[in-house]
Amino acid sequence: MNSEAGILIETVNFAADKHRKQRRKDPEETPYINHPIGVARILSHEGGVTDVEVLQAALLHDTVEDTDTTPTELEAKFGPVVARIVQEVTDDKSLPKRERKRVQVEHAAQCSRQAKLVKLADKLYNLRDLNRCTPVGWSSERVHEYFVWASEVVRNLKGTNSVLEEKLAELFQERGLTL
Ligand SMILES: Nc1nc2c(ncn2[C@@H]2O[C@H](COP(=O)(O)OP(=O)(O)O)[C@@H](OP(=O)(O)OP(=O)(O)O)[C@H]2O)c(=O)[nH]1
Ligand SMILES: [Mn+2]
Repeated sequence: MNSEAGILIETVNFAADKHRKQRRKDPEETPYINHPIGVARILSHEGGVTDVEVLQAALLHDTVEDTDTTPTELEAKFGPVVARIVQEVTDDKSLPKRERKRVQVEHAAQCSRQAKLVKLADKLYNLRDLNRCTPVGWSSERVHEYFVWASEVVRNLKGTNSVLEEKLAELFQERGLTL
């Protein structure tokens, strides 16, 4: 199956298998895979992105960070471009959380355009998810801090996709934040 449709089905199946034991932090414990699928959908249906490798990277974007998936495994199965984009959006989980968050802000500006697209859609999905419901154990202060930090990341992704950036700016504005 080498059609674009076949490639995307193979990719979403791989991601679903890797994330099969994970749940989101919402009270309903939504299956984690809803997030990467939603990020890819934001890119295709809102951002107008048709680059299949970007859509694949969106589907796979949390596999290396959050599952036993290795970059080598992604490269062998999906090729060097997809593997590289996923690497670019993968946080170093060995760093302390504060440092990891700081590094993400700085690193955002250095990313390729393809990785920036995935990062914009990831943030848009997560901020909408925070507006939908509060993760278990999160205070309203923690939710607000996530918005503040996300605005710092998105500021370093500007000039990549005007539709996604405008939708993000709107969410930040609702919280009294500017891009
Ligand atoms: N809003 C929301 N987020 C949830 C939920 N369940 C899991 N998450 C994930 O939690 C991460 C944000 O929580 P934090 O406490 O800031 O980060 P951490 O999990 O890495 O420690 C996001 O990771 P990420 O996708 O890797 O993105 P990023 O925040 O690292 O950029 C997001 O996908 C949920 O129910 N709502
Ligand atoms: Mn994510």
